[in-house]
Amino acid sequence: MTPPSPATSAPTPTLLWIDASAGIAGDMLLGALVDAGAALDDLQSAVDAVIPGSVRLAAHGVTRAGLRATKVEVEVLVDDPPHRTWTTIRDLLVAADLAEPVRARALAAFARLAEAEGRVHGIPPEDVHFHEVGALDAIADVVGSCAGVEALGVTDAVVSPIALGSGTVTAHHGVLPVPAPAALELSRGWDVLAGGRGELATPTGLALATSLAGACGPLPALRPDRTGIGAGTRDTPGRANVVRVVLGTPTRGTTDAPVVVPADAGPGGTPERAVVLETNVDDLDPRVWPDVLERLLAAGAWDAWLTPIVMKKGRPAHTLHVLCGPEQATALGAVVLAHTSTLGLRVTSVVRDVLDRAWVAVEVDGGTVRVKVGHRAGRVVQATPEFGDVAALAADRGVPVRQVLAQAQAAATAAGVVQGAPWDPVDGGPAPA
Ligand SMILES: O=C([S-])c1cc(C(=O)S)c[n+]([C@@H]2O[C@H](COP(=O)(O)O)[C@@H](O)[C@H]2O)c1
Ligand code: NI
Repeated sequence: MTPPSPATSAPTPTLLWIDASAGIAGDMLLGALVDAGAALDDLQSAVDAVIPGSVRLAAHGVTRAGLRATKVEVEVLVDDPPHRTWTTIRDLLVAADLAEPVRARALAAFARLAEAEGRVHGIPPEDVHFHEVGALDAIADVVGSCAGVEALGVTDAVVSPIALGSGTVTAHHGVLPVPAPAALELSRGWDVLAGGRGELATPTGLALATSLAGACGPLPALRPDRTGIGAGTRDTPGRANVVRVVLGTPTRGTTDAPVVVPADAGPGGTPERAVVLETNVDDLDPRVWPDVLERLLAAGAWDAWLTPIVMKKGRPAHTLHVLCGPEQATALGAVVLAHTSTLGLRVTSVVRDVLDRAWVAVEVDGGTVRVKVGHRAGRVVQATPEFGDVAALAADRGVPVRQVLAQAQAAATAAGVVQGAPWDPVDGGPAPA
């Protein structure tokens, strides 16, 4: 047996901090993400997938209160109707050829806009007609920003306290007080900053920030890797009209906004906040379920599964369960609403206790099987041959699966990867005796 090749761990997480302390609008976030390195062509492709040939994105350097920033212009190339319904936009997003996480994030942002507009007008979200926030340029801001976040590999996001501004603004609805009604709805539950002149945070900017971010707070503990500054339209002296983004690897340094996790969270590991989404469904064509589960996993769910139940009136039905990070809950909820027949979901905050994981490769019968290692405190707790590798090798050699499974387990044991064995958590491999 060959020694295990160097262990590999999961891809490095990328934390995004959105600094909205001077306000936020969709085009400002777009500019910041492009400034941080997202390719404009990728953003344009995603927007074209939703509204083909309708807008052209262009980026150029500007200054705001003397600071350099990137301004993204959204040029509208076709006639735009005065309003567009939430259901129209939802259908466009569902039908578009988009990466699943981009679709899920864009659906989540527009779902929040629809909920907020619905509350403002006292109507169900399904009946909402968007005006400015449903226009082609707003769709481009949302889809482009979601594509930018994906292009930069963002796995989690935090938004700073958000400046809303003051005064009035004239929109399709007439003269509105600032914060505009939809903006105020969208800021509920998030930290905001008082003061500032004019409309500093628009509904689209707030919908994006509050659906992308899982938390609100100052710069979290991270190792900054990329930064970006996105300009708003106005250049206000004395206050740079910009959104800043900082992307980096999360670290364990202290911050003023620690993740609050109950003390009884788990048996000795690093507890992790998680969310479980659940809904009972009795009227979906059962042939659709595999697609729903696949979409949820492709959109970043940690797990998605069904349990058979008997509902009211004795109806056979299913409970859909989705386990995910808190920052993914809104986007994955939007996937559930878009792809099943449910009218709502239960959202439960949980704490999960997970082992640190790594991979080693072992040789079995001239082939390679990866072994997933769960380790804690310098000891192997689980060593599980990857079943897909085992099944493929068994099929290739024409031998029973259980035979390859036993060989892989034995090879892992021989390599010192066995429950209770020492594990080097830094270099990832059996620790030297
Ligand atoms: O489009 C709609 S329905 C709309 C609703 C509201 C309410 O607060 S209600 C406000 N606005 C204003 O439109 C412009 C553009 O908004 P973006 O988010 O697209 O930048 C802005 O001034 C909003 O306050 C529009
Ligand atoms: Ni409106």
